[in-house]
Amino acid sequence: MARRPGAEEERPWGLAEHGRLGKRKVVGVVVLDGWGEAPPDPFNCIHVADTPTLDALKKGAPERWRLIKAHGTAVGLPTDDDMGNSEVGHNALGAGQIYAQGAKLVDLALDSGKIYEGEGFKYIQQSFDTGTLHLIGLLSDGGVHSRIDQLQLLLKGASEHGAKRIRVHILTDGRDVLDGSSVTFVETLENDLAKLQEKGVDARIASGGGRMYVTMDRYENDWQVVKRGWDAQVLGEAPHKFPSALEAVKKLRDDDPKANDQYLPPFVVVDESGKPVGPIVDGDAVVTFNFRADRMVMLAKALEYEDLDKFDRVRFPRIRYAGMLQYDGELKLPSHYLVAPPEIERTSGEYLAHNGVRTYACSETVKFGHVTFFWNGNRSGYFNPNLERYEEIPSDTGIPFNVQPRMKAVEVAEKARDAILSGKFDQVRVNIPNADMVGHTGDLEATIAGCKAADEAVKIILDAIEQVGGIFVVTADHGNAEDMVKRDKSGKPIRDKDGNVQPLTSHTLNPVPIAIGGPGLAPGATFREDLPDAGLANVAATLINLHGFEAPRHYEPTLIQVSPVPF
Ligand SMILES: O=C(O)[C@@H](CO)OP(=O)(O)O
Ligand SMILES: [Mn+2]
Ligand SMILES: [Mn+2]
Repeated sequence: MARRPGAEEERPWGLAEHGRLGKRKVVGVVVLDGWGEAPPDPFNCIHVADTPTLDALKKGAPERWRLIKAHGTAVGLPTDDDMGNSEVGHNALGAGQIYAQGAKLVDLALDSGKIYEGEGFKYIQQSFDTGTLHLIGLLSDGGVHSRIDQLQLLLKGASEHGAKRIRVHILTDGRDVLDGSSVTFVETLENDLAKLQEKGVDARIASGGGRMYVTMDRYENDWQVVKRGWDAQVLGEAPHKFPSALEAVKKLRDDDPKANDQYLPPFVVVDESGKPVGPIVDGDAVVTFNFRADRMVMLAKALEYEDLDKFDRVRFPRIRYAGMLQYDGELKLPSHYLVAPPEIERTSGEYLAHNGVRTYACSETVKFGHVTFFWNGNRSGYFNPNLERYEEIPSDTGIPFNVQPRMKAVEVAEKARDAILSGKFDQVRVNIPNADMVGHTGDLEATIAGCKAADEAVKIILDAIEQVGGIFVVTADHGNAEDMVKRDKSGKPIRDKDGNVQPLTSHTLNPVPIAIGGPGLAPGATFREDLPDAGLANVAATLINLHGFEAPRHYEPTLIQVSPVPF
């Protein structure tokens, strides 16, 4: 959404009181990660799972339960074919406005060619004469963290703007796209690089690994993941060495069933003498080409910070580094970037802090930044440390999430319960990760167990809200567990000749539910009926209302209406 520059400063922070909704009611906000709505079917794990709490919300009060959009243009993505994701989902939930998101901004900058005129590109360009340009990122067309077509354009553009030696360090996906698709993406990239070679550019893939095992950790859950990537990308060292990335991906997948696209072990590409073809050395330029922040922040720190005690980097090359975007607005990380990130301003969290609302937010590590950093418009830290408290429960590390599908759902809910009962907070906000994190493994049975645990967690929170006479809002950021199979155009699961289906590990295009209630909710408060196309961005105004304030005028409209109740 375009806004006048400078208009921000003029606007006051104080919010008018809501005529019909009172202040100081505790509002419990639950974001069920990856919890979409889809027709009942054996591959709808939410439907199959035992979820009495969520079922009761849906059936109990139809005027206080509805669906909202969580994908595509409703959350600022380029098209309505783009599935939702946590970054754009929580940004919209927290900000109350729809911003053109990273994916879209990068598209625009590449289309117009402006990317090559910006400070970030000019900065890395200084290395092109004598150094190598390294591109590190997720190789797929998932559109959640990156897109291969953007990488292709960047490769072409960089070579036209002087890059003579290019090395790509790939991270295979299998999470936003089907497992096994890495092979095709590597083929596509190798073709492109061969074309550049014909034009005299020395361009190759230099290293790789699966996104969940190499590089793309988040919220400092496990620095070893970043170290594995560093060793391959920077030092040129990995347990597996191959003459080409295509061979690497095929062989590693064939040799070990656990080495799927998400968890492929790190490898380096070597020349005939066994030397790595593309370690990162002094004088080189590096671009991390993911536009999404969470899973690039740790690598950005390793590439940019002179001092880092999280793992032994062995060598800290003097490079020129730029992110595709700036990933953290508060830390200004990285300091150079090719495309300016969306300026997500005046989020609900900031408004509420200015209006004295005390907030508690909690999740386990893998989603902790979702209800804090993403919710607050990709800002780390507090708006007002006297009014806010964020708590993180450590996630399991070193195991895929289908092994412990209950994750820390109950622990997070118990923290929320305690915060609600403490009387110290007005908003208590959590993210319950199971449907998403377990859904991404493609393991149906585990996902069903995860959804059940998530439902139990919601019950703990709703019971606490009941006890204090508060209000609850239960919603989700995008779909995942409600559809776990690859389908044909008509929606039927695709089966191979042996009758097997391929699990769908990705998010979906489905809408998500939102339910409101609790003893503190004004009896006349119901969902409006004039907003059939509402989406996640309409939630922030709703929350502000439930805290007893009118929402800012520039927010997407509230979902609720409050009619006077006759005596
Ligand atoms: O795990 C992630 O990084 C994404 C999928 O790529 O999921 P979410 O948006 O739910 O965090
Ligand atoms: Mn999510
Ligand atoms: Mn997810």
